[in-house]
Amino acid sequence: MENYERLEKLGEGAAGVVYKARDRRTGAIVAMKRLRPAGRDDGQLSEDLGREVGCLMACRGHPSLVEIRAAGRDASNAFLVMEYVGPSLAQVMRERAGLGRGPFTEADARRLMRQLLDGAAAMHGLGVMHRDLKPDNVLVDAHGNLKICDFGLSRFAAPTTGAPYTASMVTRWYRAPELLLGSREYDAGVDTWALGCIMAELLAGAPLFPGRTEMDQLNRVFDTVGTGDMTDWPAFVRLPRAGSPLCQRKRPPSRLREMFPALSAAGFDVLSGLLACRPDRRLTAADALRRPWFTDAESPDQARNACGARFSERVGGVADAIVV
Ligand SMILES: Nc1ncnc2c1ncn2[C@@H]1O[C@H](COP(=O)(O)OP(=O)(O)OP(=O)(O)O)[C@@H](O)[C@H]1O
Repeated sequence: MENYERLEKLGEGAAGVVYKARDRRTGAIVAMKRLRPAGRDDGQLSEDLGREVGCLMACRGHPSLVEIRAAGRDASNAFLVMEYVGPSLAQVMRERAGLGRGPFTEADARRLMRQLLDGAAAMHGLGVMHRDLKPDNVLVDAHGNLKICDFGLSRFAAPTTGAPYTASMVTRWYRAPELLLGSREYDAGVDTWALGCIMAELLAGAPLFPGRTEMDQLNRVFDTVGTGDMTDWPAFVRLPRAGSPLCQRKRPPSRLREMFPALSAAGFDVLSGLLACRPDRRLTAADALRRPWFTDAESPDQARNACGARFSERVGGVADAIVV
C-alpha cells in the first residue's frame, strides 16, 4: 500500500477506518479502507477481505455501486482502495436538517431511489446480497448521485447449498422483519426492505423505525405497517422467534399512508411494496423499477441509467485484475 499517501480520515465503523488517500503514481484521490484486525486472527482477516473484494469485484462498473481500485495486505492489516466519492447520505441528510432544508421532495426522492434500486437490482442479479444498506453506506458524489458502499457484510447467495446465513445482519433500524424474527434463510429481500426504510427517510427527513432494541424494532414495524399476514407466510413457522407474543398480538392495519399523506399514489405503491412485511410479497429491486412511479416519470438520468443497462449486459464477464 506504499503507492498510497494517506490524507485525512473520512469515516470509521465497526469494520475499519476509511481515509482519503492520494495515489502517488497518478495523483488521483481515492478512499482507502483499513480493516481493523482487532478480535480477528490472520485467517479471519484474509477471509473478510476476500469476501468484500469478491463482491466489489463482481459489482465493478455499475454507476450506483462504489468501484474498487485495489486491495492488499501487509503483515498486520488488510486494505481496500476505492474510488473517492464524497460524504455519506447520512451526513448529507444531517446537514440538510441542520440547515433547516427539510426532507427531499418526491421528485428528488424518486431520482435517488431509482439510482439505489438500479444498483441493488444489478447486485442482486449477480447473486450478491449487501446485507447492510443504510444511509451511512450510501455515498453522494459531487453531482448529487448516489453510490452504495461498504460491502463488508455482503455475500453471494448460496441457493444450491441451502446453508444458513448469519441472522444478525443489517443495522437494526433497517433490519427486515424476517431478520428480526431470526431467519437464516433470507434472500435479497432484506436489502429491498432496507431500501424502503431509506425511501421513507428521504421523504420524512427522519428514520422510519428508530428501534431501541430488536423487539422494540419489531414492535414499531408491526405497529406501522401491520403484520401483513406474516403468520400466514409458509416459512413463518420455521422462524426461530415465531412464538414471540409480538407476532400474535392483534395489530391495527397499516398506518403508512397516514404518515406520507403528500406522497403520490404511485410513490406510495413503491414505498408500501418495499415495506411489505412478508418477504414473498415484497417488491424486488427490479420489480420496483418497473412500477409506474418510475416508468411514468421522465428520468433526468438517462445517460446514467443507460450505463446501468450496459452493466447488466456485461454481467458474467471477467472483471479486470486488481493491481495492488
Ligand atoms: N469510497 C468512499 N468515498 C468517500 N467516503 C467513503 C468511501 N467509503 C467509505 N467512506 C466513508 O467512510 C465511512 C465508513 O466506511 P465503511 O462503511 O466502508 O466502513 P465500516 O467500518 O464498514 O462502517 P460500518 O461499521 O458503519 O458499516 C462511510 O460512512 C463514509 O463516510
